[in-house]
Amino acid sequence: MALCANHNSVYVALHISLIHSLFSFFYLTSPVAGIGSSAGSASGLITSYDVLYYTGVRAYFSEEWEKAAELLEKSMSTREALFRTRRQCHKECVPAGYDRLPKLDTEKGNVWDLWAVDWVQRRAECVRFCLGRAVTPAGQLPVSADIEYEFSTRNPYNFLQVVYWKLGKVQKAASAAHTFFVANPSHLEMRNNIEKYRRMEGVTEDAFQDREMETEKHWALYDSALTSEASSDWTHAVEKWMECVNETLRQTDECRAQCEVASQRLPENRGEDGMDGVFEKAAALSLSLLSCQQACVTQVATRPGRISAQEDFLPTQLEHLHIAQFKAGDLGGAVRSLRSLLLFYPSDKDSLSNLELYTETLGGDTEAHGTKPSQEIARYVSRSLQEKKLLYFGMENLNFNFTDPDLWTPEEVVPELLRDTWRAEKEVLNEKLKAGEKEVEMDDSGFYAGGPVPQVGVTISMDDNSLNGTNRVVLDGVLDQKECNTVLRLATAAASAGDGYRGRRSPHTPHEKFEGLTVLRAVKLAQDGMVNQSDAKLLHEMGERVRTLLHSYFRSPSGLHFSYTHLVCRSAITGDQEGRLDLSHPVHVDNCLLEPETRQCWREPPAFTHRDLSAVLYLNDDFDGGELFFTDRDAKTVTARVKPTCGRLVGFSSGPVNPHGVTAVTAGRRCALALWFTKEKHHRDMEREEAESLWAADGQSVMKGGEVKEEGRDGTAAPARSGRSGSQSSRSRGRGRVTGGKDEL
Ligand SMILES: O=C(O)CCC(=O)C(=O)O
Ligand SMILES: [Fe+3]
Repeated sequence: MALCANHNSVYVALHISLIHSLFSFFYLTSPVAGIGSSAGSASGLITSYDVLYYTGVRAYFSEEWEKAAELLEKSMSTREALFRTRRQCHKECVPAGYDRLPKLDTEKGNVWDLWAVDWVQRRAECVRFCLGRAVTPAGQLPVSADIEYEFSTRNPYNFLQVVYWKLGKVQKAASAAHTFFVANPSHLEMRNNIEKYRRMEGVTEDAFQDREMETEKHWALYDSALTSEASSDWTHAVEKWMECVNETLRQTDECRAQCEVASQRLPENRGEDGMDGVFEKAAALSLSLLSCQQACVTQVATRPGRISAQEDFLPTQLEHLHIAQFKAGDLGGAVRSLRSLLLFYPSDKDSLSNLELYTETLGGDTEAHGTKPSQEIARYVSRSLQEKKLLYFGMENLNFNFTDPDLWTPEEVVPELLRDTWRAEKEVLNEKLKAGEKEVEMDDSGFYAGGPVPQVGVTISMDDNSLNGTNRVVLDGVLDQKECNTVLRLATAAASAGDGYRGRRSPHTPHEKFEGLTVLRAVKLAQDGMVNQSDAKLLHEMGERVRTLLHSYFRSPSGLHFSYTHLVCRSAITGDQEGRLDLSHPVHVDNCLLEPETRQCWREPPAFTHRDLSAVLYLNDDFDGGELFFTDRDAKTVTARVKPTCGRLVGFSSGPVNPHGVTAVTAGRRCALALWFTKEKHHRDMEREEAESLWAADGQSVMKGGEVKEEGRDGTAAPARSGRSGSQSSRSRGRGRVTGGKDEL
């Protein structure tokens, strides 16, 4: 029975309508009928995994769970088998095949062009034979980018999680959920599901293994090396960094093999009907191949679920490695790794002086210690340089586009024209830095802090200047103590009512409990007599107050609509506070996904992209910690701090100029009303309108917004809705590449 209850409470993380619409965009390069019939082919040849996936998802939507599980699993194993076969064929045909090629029976050098054609032909024949043995013709066709994207974001596991759940296979469901979550760490519903799976009978710890671990092994090694470093376990760190370098090289080779053996498309306008002659076409195709191989650097250096690669991935590992070797007392190893690093950056001052230091420590004679750079790295660098030379030539002379994945590319390899552009960009950046030392962040929200504050007794305690940023404000006196007490009482009453005020572990930290109440929930609890009507109304009215104040202070160019309002209490879990280093709310930006490594903020789901203005109205100060702080885009440099207290309102534009977080609440309970506003009416919070219409139905008046109501409600009835979770969940879907927590649970 307990298991059943748990089952019912798992929130299914798939949002069918969205997936459905996404799915209608897929286009399959393999003909469905032909492949459909060969999908279960008796010949044992590898078929096309896109069709298997497609039919698996169709089965999912027809709720044929057994069939969906089988097809989805098969699509993944088929894809893996195809990749493995390609790697195998690549190995078979290069380099062994390369050596075995019989030379043309002509005088050396005379007909080198025929020699090259001969070489290409033989490799083609070898690969063709090799692949033909294992893969059906349709299985060799390129797969559409949409489906590849699905696989790269691990979405098949999102489907599988539901499918296994429906089949009652909780262990497998948990494993699919975990594997999906690794690449989508900001997917809140999946996080909730995982928590529930953990508590479920029949689910063991083994379920929480990443099923894709094999292809991402270098990240596990990378993280383990960093952990060893942090605990000064240098011997272990050396071991892990070495493994990580080797694994990175191996993954890169495997990725490159796919470029060569999988079919390559000619770049646009270079197709069969283009004006290009044979040589231009051949050049375009080989440039495509090289560019695909170079792109492997980016692919391997991108963590699952992230958009951006870790810059300088291999050199960074070598840097860590030589330091770890030095600390572990392996000086010879340190010199070898440093010399490997110098192949990337031959004139780097720090590396050269480190080399000097190591050499001196070794008594001057490093050669005697066999400290040449690693052969694999030397080969890697020289091959990459050759490829870049060809690619830049193509870029300069053959109208080919190439994005260099590396920072270490020496200037002399880059065409003069491009170098000039780069230099100009660098100079602008330097000028900027010199001018203010600090980048002036531009906010394109249209808000302009500094307007009047239209409420008696409210004062501006901190502005852009004292908060060290753009479009930020702290106002005091927005609530009086009595009002704070009323809302705190509401929070407590709702908590004991259990229902709407879901007390549970914080989504951001295991050391805190997190409770949240929306206006609609408060109204419903009031209707059920669980809380006072007037308290619920006050919660609603406070929102109006905040909207009026911020609309005026930020001189909003248009009306502000409520996007979401949430009374949130965070309580320290007693006895679980020792040595806490985490935050109550990790650094984040409210309307985009912050990537501190690149200082980029991606305005895409699962971020709440339509939010324009954020506000937090604090209710108490009888707790420890819990300070709100703003940071630079690096998510580290703190630019301002705000200590909560009753009636204090913080307002800020929700965009990338305002990364923020909350320090750990280490004792007591911190309550605040969090509000977000949008300039777009169609994104307004329908739940709030539902609450208002409930009051209206009861014949009660609702205090609505004052002067900012010029764009207010237009009399259209709020559409019926089944509750917040539906709309929330569809917005939360998508690629997860956020660092830091998200709000609103
Ligand atoms: O509670 C706070 O001070 C800030 C919370 C926050 O940043 C959020 O919920 O997005
Ligand atoms: Fe926030």
